[in-house]
Amino acid sequence: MEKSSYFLFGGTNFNKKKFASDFAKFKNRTEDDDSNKKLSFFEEEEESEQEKKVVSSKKRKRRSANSEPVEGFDVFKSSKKAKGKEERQNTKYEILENPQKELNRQMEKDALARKQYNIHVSGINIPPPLKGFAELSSRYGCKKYILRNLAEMGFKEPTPIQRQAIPVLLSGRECFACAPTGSGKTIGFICPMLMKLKRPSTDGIRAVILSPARELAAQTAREGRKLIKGSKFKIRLMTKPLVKTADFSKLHCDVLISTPMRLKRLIKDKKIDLSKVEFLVLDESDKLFEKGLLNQIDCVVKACSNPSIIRSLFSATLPDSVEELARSIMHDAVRVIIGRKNTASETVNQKLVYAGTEEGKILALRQRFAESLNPPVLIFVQSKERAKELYDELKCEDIRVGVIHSDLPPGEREKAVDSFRAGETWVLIATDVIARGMDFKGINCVINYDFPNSASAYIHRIGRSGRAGRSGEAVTFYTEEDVPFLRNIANTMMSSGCEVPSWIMSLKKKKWKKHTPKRDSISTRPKATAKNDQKE
Ligand SMILES: Nc1ncnc2c1ncn2[C@@H]1O[C@H](COP(=O)(O)OP(=O)(O)OP(=O)(O)O)[C@@H](O)[C@H]1O
Repeated sequence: MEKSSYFLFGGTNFNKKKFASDFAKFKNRTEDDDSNKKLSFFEEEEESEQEKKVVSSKKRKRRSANSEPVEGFDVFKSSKKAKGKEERQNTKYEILENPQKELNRQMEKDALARKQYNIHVSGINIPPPLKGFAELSSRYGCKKYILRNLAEMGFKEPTPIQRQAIPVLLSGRECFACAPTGSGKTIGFICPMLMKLKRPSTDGIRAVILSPARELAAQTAREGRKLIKGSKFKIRLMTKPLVKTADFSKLHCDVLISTPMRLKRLIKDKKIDLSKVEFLVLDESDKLFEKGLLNQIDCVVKACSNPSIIRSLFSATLPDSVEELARSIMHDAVRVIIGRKNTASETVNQKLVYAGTEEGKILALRQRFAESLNPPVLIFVQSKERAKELYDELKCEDIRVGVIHSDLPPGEREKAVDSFRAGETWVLIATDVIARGMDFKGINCVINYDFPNSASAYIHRIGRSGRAGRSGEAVTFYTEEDVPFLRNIANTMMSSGCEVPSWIMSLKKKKWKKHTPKRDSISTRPKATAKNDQKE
């Protein structure tokens, strides 16, 4: 018997050949992703211009038939008026005669476009959403290299958040934006930032992006570098070596991406000048506004003292408290919400699994893997200790498993992420350190081995799957200890279109403060064996 073709899970045999179809799916998906990237954006735009002409008359009919009210505008009334043929024929004359009418017509168009993409806005004088990336150049004079890079990245159409947040930021307005996980928020802030900066400069740091975790900061830097390819812009990631060696007064850095802690230290030591920063983005803003980080954020916000700075907040979850706090520091900000605030991605099929006890959980996991292991799979646990325990439990079972938590040195953390991205590990066990923002292509399943400690933790964790329009799956194990909080998760599941058993919906709602109960050890092996393993 060839050992490598079997996965051994505490008595259960895993036959690699038997699951060959599962692994093949994983492979195909990656190949599909790559082929998408090769599509030419310019070809697509030409096509869509022609298509536009054909469908425009259909659209007009559909629009006038649409009697539903649209946020901020009464479409029904205006559509009736717009019906008159003569009115349309004399557009030029009308603009001069009746600018208000023209303004109303434009507002109607904007409202319809927002309705189509489920964009909700508040604020005054909000610029219209983008029709397509081509408008970046026709409306805003975007440099060719950005359009070329967007095309090379395989992006044919802006996502809803990009359609609205990009024009808002380009019009010089501050913005707080809430859009589902995996909906392209990163490009939503990097693209307008680069366009507003116009050209590279050696005259100090001009834009700062704050991310709550190193891995996310590195990923944002990578995404940004793809967008500046062919230009001389410099995007710098605040790494430990950079902190130690760089002279920030001489460093060419247009955009600096950092975690708040590292930046705060440099500010306190007066080693960095942020007074020329024109753009400040707080990514995963609700996380950054949590108690532990608020102090550091405050320090960075103060150091970015340029009075004409444009600040923006982006996240998939935006609690009212954060909005309030944001309003107090922002000027005339536009609020952009895609879909409903604080909901999970609709492309993730979510399930709750009763595991009873800790022992039940490991059995349920093994059984799941025995039935079908369809990598990549991401498993979340509630603490680094539990991440280590689960890793020790699975690593001996001939399954390619990795682990990431805050106790690992930066190099090891990076390696864990890279191996998972490259498909070298199929299962990654993680704490919430990578629950936010991380974009692993094509994660098939997220398993909440430990029940999440809040609704927002749930939304971000399961949002590592079902990204950029792909479908995904999320399984949440629960034990007796978690039952009081089931209803909270069930509500989130329901509002993103998933079915929940009626008995769960009839449970009482419980206001939860961080739910991290003390759980029994995951390890099923005698302690002495586990200790010996560690010594080796
Ligand atoms: N216009 C687009 N068309 C297709 N794919 C896109 C587009 N914009 C971004 N993407 C891709 O969508 C994926 C998710 O994007 P991104 O990581 O920015 O999501 P996000 O909204 O920030 O998610 P999270 O809330 O989890 O941080 C990435 O792989 C990104 O490359």
